[in-house]
Amino acid sequence: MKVETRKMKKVTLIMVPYPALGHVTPMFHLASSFLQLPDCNYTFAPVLLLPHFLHRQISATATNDVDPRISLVPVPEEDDGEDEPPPSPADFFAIDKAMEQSSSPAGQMEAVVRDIVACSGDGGCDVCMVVDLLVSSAIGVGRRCGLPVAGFWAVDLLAHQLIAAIPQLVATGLVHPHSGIPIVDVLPHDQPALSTDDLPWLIGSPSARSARFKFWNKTLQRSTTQLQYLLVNSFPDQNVLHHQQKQQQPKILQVGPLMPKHQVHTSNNVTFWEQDPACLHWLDTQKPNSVLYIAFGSWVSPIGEPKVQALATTLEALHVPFVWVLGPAWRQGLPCGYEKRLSASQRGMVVSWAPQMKVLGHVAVGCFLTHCGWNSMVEAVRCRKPMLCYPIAGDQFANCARIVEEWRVGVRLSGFGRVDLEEGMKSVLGDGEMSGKLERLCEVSLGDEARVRASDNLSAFVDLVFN
Ligand SMILES: O=c1ccn([C@@H]2O[C@H](COP(=O)(O)OP(=O)(O)O[C@H]3O[C@H](CO)[C@@H](O)[C@H](O)[C@H]3O)[C@@H](O)[C@H]2O)c(=O)[nH]1
Repeated sequence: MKVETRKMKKVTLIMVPYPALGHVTPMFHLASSFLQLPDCNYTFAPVLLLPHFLHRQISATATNDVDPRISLVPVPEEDDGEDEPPPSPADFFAIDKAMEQSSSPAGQMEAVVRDIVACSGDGGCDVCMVVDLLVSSAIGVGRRCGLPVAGFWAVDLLAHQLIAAIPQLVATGLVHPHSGIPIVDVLPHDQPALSTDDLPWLIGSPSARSARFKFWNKTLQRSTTQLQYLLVNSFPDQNVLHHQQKQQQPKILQVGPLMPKHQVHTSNNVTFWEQDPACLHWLDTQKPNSVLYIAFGSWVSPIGEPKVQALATTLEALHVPFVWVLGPAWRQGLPCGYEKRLSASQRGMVVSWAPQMKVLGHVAVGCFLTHCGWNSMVEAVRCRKPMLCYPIAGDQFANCARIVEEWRVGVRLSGFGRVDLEEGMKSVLGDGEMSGKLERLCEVSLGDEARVRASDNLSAFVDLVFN
């Protein structure tokens, strides 16, 4: 009998995530999805390009458990060679500036990409770049190196729709053409209903808002003129087709929600900071469904001392068992002696950084007070935990609308007073239907059928690019 051997073609995938945890995580998951494509004629070698400061940080974090098939390659910083490494860029605009510099023709990224291409060429490999849209300047690096480049949208398609609608919002007079400031209150979007306050560039002072609006205009311009394909980390959504007809370029391929099938029990998640496992032991001592888990992600600015103080006081007054992720910059709002009292009463835990997936997957956790970052909400759905939503910035308002109005698996809090929290917890824990909705949502979005659909879309992308 003749045994047919399939000739596998090698593909190096140069992936450029935006250097923030909420973006690096889904890029890792995307790399894993490529590695797991079934019946594929290609073997993939994903290479994640990380600014040096981030590469250093990830390498130094002991709890990281990176798939050895995924390489992490540092891109040197402009000032490398000095004795002291330059400080990490501190905010959105500083990161944007650093990434623009790094991927400009005079920057360091192009040399790194050319090196990888040269090494791959020796092995007869194809090379393709996948670039997070928030680092749209890196598209130019790929083009200058003659590589096919695809975009990656790390969050919900809905947030992309809001950005892609900018020209239309301006043309119809709904937002100011230069600042992006809304001129009306309601957006022509009904599923879910959104207000102009939900627009993702409305963060911070008026000048920060118009700078972000400018950032999105630049991103949109590059993506519509330079990209053929955009891989989107979204839930299955009927709106895609409708959206697709209106916006031909780039072609949208939905490949999410990206999350390994067995993530709850493995630590296959990359983290930038050491996770504190003590909260898991404490959770083991708590009753099922009794604990409130509170975390506001990795990237939003502190909500301010009065709000931290209000939440801390309410939690103490309500005697709710809780795990609260609170970094050093947020702790200043804690009332005097709070942590000491907490440790004496054993009623809750404040930790600097938690193993979030394991916490959410714990049977003692009843609900999740979240800022509605995209990764956090996908993880909550994966662990079937209802949400108390407190969106703070960017896409979080649109994400919150999805959770509260469309999926109905959470409620929005307007503050952290006693009534807000008591009513909120009663609504999500006392709603007999919410657990059924979460179960269905999890099955529809992360079950086998959804995974097959996402993987088919990824295969279609591979065929379009390499055949
Ligand atoms: O103690 C913690 C707290 C969080 N996490 C993880 O950190 C990630 C947080 O991601 P996300 O929920 O998306 O929040 P941010 O880090 O704030 O993400 C930014 O990036 C996201 C993706 O673009 C956006 O949706 C958010 O609005 C934006 O704030 C998740 O994977 C969590 O599991 C931990 O592991 N331990």
